[in-house]
Amino acid sequence: MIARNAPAKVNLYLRVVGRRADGYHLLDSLVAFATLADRVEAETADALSLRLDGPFAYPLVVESTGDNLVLRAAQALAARLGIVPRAQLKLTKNIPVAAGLGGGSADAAAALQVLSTLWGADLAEAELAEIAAGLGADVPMCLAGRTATVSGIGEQIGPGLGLPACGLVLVHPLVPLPTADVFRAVARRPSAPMADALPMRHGPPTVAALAQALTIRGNDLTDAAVSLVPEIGAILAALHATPGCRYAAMSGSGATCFGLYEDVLAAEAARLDIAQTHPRWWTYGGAFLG
Ligand SMILES: C[C@@](CO)(OP(=O)(O)O)[C@H](O)COP(=O)(O)OP(=O)(O)OC[C@H]1O[C@@H](n2ccc(N)nc2=O)[C@H](O)[C@@H]1O
Ligand SMILES: Nc1ncnc2c1ncn2[C@@H]1O[C@H](COP(=O)(O)OP(=O)(O)O)[C@@H](O)[C@H]1O
Repeated sequence: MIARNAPAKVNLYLRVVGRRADGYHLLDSLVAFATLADRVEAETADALSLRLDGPFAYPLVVESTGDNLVLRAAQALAARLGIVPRAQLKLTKNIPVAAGLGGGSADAAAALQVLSTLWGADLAEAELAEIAAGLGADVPMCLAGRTATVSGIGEQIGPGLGLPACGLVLVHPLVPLPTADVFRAVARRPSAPMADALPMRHGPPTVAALAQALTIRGNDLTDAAVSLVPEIGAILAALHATPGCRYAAMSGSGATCFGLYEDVLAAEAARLDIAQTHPRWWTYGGAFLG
């Protein structure tokens, strides 16, 4: 059996900097990966099948036959290799769905990786990245799996950057918020290019320096997301009110919001605080992957 974690991505900042002729929005975003992860397992079998498990499996059961990104990844890889896709796959879904954490894209990237090993595919990194791009704009960044700025529609990935070893809290209202709805609701003009450099050029910055750079940039999708799910405003207020919160914002197109803390202990204390006062929200306390 071959297994791999599929980590959730967090957009530490997200700026909408333009629009493509086809209507897609051009982004400038800093992406990092969290200790929160789905898990993809693959075993040899006579046919292709997918079993779902974990706390967020149930909204996806209808997709276990065709549309699940894990199966689409398997089919795309097999087509590229010119083979019949044969594997028994298991997806343990720990990441909330349609939540701005890129769980589906992470699953697709992990599926490409485990199946490449299972099927003995000898593809160059660039070839796997090309298959990933065909599955979704966020899949190549999940395949790369490093903290980096991304541009274009997210498919252009910058060099690896270092983050401070800070604590991370994620909060989701358990209301799905489709990415397409948020982009449709974006009313503001694209942001101007940012002259300020990120504080990572000489290694990981302090949490305070990171927070300052994120504050100037923010997330340009926040107002649109709050107009669709007003509870996001309450989540941001709750995160800001926790002791030791150095920065809080929404990830991607929402509705998940994140808070940054000096360390994992401070993050866990904040998470508990929020879980006790808002028991209906999903909360997670952890860190970023190195
Ligand atoms: C916003 C981001 C930031 O990382 O993440 P999520 O919040 O989804 O996790 C991503 O760019 C999400 O990319 P991806 O997940 O591939 O988006 P899709 O589901 O393909 O997009 C759904 C729809 O949103 C609009 N869309 C999406 C991406 C983009 N850069 N501009 C757009 O205008 C398009 O109308 C598209 O048809
Ligand atoms: N394995 C998967 N995990 C999550 N979503 C999936 C998966 N396969 C297909 N999808 C579809 O992709 C959509 C986006 O899912 P997800 O990646 O969780 O969103 P986001 O990028 O906003 O966090 C879902 O609404 C769902 O319909």
